[in-house]
Amino acid sequence: MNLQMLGTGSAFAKKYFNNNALFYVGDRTIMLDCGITAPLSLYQLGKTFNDIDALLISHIHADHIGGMEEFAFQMKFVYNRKPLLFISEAIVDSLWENALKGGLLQEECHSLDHYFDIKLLKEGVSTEIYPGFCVEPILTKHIPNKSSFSFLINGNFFYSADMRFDPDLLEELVARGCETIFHDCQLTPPGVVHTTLEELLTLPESIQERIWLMHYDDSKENYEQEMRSMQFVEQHRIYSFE
Ligand SMILES: O=c1ccn([C@@H]2O[C@H](COP(=O)(O)O)[C@@H](O)[C@H]2O)c(=O)[nH]1
Ligand SMILES: [Zn+2]
Ligand SMILES: [Zn+2]
Repeated sequence: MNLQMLGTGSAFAKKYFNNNALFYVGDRTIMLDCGITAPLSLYQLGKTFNDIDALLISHIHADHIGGMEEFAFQMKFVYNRKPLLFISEAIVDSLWENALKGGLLQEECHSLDHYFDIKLLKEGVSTEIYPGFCVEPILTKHIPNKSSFSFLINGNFFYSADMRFDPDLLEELVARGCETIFHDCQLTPPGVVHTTLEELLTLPESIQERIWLMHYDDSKENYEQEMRSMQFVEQHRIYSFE
């Protein structure tokens, strides 16, 4: 499995695009989250929305779903194709009612399934999206009373959605065989709705060495020297994992 981040920035970052990812599995491309900056980032990589086979969504914040209106319109009216949309049942109605309906509602198109081939994911259940790419959504704490899902991929790769610090979960994942953790990281405290670098640095070395930091703000360069075993993920670089 190859992974290329469309962006590695926080919601307010200006040097980095929104924290969205492309997974390359065989000849398939799966996009994980589609934020405001996703169309421009794809363009800079020489790609279009037609290169995306499936979209997976973590939660409803604009840096994760703000590019979906353009994705939906382009697929329907430019490429005449319905992409797969993998999303947890807990957030699918809200995605339409509270985020996308205002822009996408029009004659003949009055629900999300006019634009996407929706596949519902169940919390804690691993679903094979394509051969070699299984996704288990894990409900993680972000904003109170707002569902947000992180993902365990192929049982050994954890991709945090935006989440508050949860050392017990990280320990449990490692005990289950998780080798790599892509974790959102607020460099400057307080974290409030995110995990801070300070918190991640309290983890045992055996966990820190698996962690790659993403969803960081524009001050990232000031922290590069402070890193011990954790590494920063770089946007647009291609990483390979088993
Ligand atoms: O209760 C809250 C809600 C939001 N924030 C700030 O907004 C951004 C939301 O975007 P994310 O994609 O979740 O990062 C968050 O980073 C906070 O900066 C907040 O502080 N408190
Ligand atoms: Zn975010
Ligand atoms: Zn968020």
